[in-house]
Amino acid sequence: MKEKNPWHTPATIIITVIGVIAIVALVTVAVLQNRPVLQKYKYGIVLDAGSSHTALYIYEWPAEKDNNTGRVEQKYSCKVKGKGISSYANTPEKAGESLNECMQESVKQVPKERHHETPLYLGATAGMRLLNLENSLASDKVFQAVEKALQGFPFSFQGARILSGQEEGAFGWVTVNYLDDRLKQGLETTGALDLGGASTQISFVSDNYDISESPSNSVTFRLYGNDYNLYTHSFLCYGKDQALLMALAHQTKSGPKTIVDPCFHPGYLEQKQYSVLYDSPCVSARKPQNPTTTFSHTGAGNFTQCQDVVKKVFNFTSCQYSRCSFNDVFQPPLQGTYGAFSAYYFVMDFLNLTDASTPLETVKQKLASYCATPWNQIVQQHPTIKVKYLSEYCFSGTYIVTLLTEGYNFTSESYANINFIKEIKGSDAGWTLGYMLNLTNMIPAEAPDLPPLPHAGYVSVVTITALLLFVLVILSLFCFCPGFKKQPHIV
Ligand SMILES: Nc1ncnc2c1ncn2[C@@H]1O[C@H](COP(=O)(O)OP(=O)(O)OP(=O)(O)O)[C@@H](O)[C@H]1O
Repeated sequence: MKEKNPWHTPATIIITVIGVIAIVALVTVAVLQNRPVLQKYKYGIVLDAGSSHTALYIYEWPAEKDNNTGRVEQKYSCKVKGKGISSYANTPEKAGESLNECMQESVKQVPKERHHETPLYLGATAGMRLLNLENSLASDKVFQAVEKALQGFPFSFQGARILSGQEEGAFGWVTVNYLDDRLKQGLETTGALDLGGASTQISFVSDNYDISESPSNSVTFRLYGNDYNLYTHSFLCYGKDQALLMALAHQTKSGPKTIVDPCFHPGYLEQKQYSVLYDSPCVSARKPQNPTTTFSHTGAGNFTQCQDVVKKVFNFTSCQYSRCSFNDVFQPPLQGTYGAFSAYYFVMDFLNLTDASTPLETVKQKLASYCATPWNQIVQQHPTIKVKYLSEYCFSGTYIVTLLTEGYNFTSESYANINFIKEIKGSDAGWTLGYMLNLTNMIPAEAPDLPPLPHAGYVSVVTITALLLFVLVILSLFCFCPGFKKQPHIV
């Protein structure tokens, strides 16, 4: 005898078909409605005209996000050949020309239809700050030449200007914390340590920072609904190139023919010109009376003695505040973790000292051993590295350790909170991204209203609800319709 299946009635078949169609339609609409559309991007270009060189960065972000709130990422970077724009003080038109190659590449990198709406900024840092102090006319001419060159490209040129040290520090801090997603999520922020060629910046949030003690070091931000009271200071002349000149100036006060420099390797020997050494405004006032034209710069390779020389470039004697770093500059107590970038990274990376787990004492020991290594051995071991960089790593490493510990008061314990970084999630650490985010208002003061569920969550909820409804309909039919409860027919 064949038993008739109670589900094989016209009513259940119709309900099932309608139910399945309804579920498929509901889920399809949910998926299509929320499907990410083919990504289109907007772009912004920033030129970092530093003291040692100029670098170009192109940033991109999703075009369809409201108020440009999509994540901004670095798409491309280009290192301009030659020195920084301040080195063209006597031939300003060459400063403009020097940018052509990287700019032409940017024209290819940014889609043509976006060219006219792509903002282009040039920000100059300590090299131009120094040139402006020394010879403001020459600095103006360099800017005129650079502006003329940049106006010749199809982007929306927004001007070239010198950033203040405070801006450089604050925008570096914004960059690091933006890339780490700390601002959006309202997490505790990371401090920013930036070591350039001519200046160095320290920026961090300290709960114990009383603004009234040193208002000039304070920058306040409201970002994503959170208030930040940032401490920042930029030390002009304390970038690693100018600090080296200051250290050399201390050793050549009397205008000697030879100096034996503990910050250079044993066996190092180079003839250097007094006129070149004392050309910078960071040291020009200290030029010896009647020096010879040149002096022999030889090395002794002694870390401890090098630290003594380096300490001389800082003034630790006067402090009119409750606490100072150096040179009578207020600094609140250090707090939290720090990202150290630019030359901090280049130097510590070369010396294999970027690992945050390396104790400060070990860093000093390794530096001592590196400095003591004979110069010819160093050259042999690193045939591909620029001789100028190579000869200066002993000084630079010693300067970094001294600046951090004696200057900023990092201890053996707090030194472990410093991370030496080049980039975060593919974007370089530096002031340029923070500068562009600020000028394009891409970080809202208030947290944007977000949809309560992400796309995947929304689709899942719709699908599960549709399935539950369907099961509910079937169950209610089964429970409440008399036809469903009938005993099976015996045919
Ligand atoms: N691979 C490297 N090894 C050692 N030093 C390097 C390396 N690359 C760059 N430098 C040096 O690091 C320093 C910092 O470079 P960076 O480009 O950050 O500074 P800058 O922007 O030119 O200076 P500033 O910000 O003071 O104007 C410069 O003195 C530069 O010459």
